[in-house]
Amino acid sequence: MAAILNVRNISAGYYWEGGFTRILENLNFDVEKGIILGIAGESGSGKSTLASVLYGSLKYPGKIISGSVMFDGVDILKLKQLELRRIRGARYSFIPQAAMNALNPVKRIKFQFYDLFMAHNLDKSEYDKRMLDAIELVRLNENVLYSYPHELSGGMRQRVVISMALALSPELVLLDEPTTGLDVLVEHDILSDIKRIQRSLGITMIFISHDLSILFQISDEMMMMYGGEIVEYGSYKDLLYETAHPYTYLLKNSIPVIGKNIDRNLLIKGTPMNFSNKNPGCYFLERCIFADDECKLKHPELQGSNHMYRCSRYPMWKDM
Ligand SMILES: Nc1ncnc2c1ncn2[C@@H]1O[C@H](COP(=O)(O)OP(=O)(O)OP(=O)(O)O)[C@@H](O)[C@H]1O
Repeated sequence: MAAILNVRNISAGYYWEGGFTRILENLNFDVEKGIILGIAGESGSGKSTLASVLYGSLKYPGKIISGSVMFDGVDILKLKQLELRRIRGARYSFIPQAAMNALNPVKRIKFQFYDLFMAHNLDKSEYDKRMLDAIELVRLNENVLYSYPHELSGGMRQRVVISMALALSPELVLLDEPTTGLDVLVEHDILSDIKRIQRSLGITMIFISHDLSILFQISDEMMMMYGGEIVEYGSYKDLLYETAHPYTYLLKNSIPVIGKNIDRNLLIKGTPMNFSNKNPGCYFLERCIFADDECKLKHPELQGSNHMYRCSRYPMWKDM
């Protein structure tokens, strides 16, 4: 199948008083058309930095050092602001973290849709139909259009944000932690809606979350990040049933299952990686229960073709 996004050799980081810290390290991956790619990793693993890079919106002190993000054959990192604006929202949408709190508090929802349409020079005669279709997609009642954001629940505001991201029929939607902060039932409903919409419209989605259980429910392909690198990539079935990286394995074991005790020996200990003090070996070394001496000395390469993993102890660790 053809890819809608080709990410090549992306390295990026942040300036600070003491210099520059590299966060993302030489990322390479493709996003096939019509799938949901789930990107997972704990807080601080570089997911939001990657989201900004993929949308061409990383701002100072952030800096992309190398690489390209080809959207349908065009490198969005090389586009001028005007060209980028034409694509954004219309062909490629981004729902950033906490987007539901970023709705304009003093404008009714209807006029926030209008602002979006105006920014994309949509013909006025199309405004109402587009808006009503978008609202219907996320199963909201027309009344929300006449509301201010503070009059809506968190779940409704998030649905509004999703409907705005879909209103101009984009081909690709990037969602960064779209259900964080919502209660479990609302979260479940919104996830089912996202999947239904994605399937019925054939949109490609990149869904970023720290919650592996959500990603197993929603993704076709999955990518695990640790320390700003890809440590495992494959179909959700590969990651669920043929887990190749200890980080994925340990995170998977920390998902609560009713009627099953969590094995405390398998909980991930220690703290997330310090980006300004990377060790020469495997970045996951200090928290890995399967590591040996080789892991201290040599930084593992990403191996495999469809199912990729960055672990020199695979498959041996499976027998430990
Ligand atoms: N504006 C910034 N300036 C300096 N460092 C930053 C900035 N934004 C993020 N970082 C650093 O980059 C690293 C990755 O952060 P990022 O927000 O991308 O991770 P994340 O996986 O999305 O985490 P979270 O889910 O908590 O947002 C962290 O060490 C963070 O401190």
